Amino acid sequence: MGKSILLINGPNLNLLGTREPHVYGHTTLSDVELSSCEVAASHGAVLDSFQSNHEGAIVDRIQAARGKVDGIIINPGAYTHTSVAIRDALLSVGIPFIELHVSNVHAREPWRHHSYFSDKAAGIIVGLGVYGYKVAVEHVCVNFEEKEKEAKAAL
Ligand SMILES: O=C1C[C@@](O)(C(=O)O)C[C@@H](O)[C@@H]1O
Repeated sequence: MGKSILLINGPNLNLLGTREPHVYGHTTLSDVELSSCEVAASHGAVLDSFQSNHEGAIVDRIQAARGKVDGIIINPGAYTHTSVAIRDALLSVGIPFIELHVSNVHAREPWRHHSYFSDKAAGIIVGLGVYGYKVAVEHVCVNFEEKEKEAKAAL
């Protein structure tokens, strides 16, 4: 059966394309979600997208993914720097996740340098612009494929 990926975008990422375009670019979130879906489909995987400006809603979506999703790609937005609740939710469901930031947070204000997610992430993508989403999906899919090959070889 095809693998399932959940793409989560946190607060203000619904404004991608119009929000501080000098920092986040001109591509909209719908375009990002569509191209992420296409990359997943090209590998036979299914990608669901979720965006919320509310911490609790993100926690609820992560909890609902338990046992149903094989990998999560999350851009927690400003919650990156504040949210123990979202970190705990990711750890509770035990689904491997990639942390993603459109901008290079390490080249910005010092308080953006700390993340509640990085030490638990399977990988981190920072500063590649919205292209980072395609990279993340491609990586997750290739990783699934490699694990499947290894499992078959071990039989
Ligand atoms: O909302 C965001 C977006 C962001 O996660 C990024 O994608 O670069 C970086 C965060 O610091 C910021 O609060």
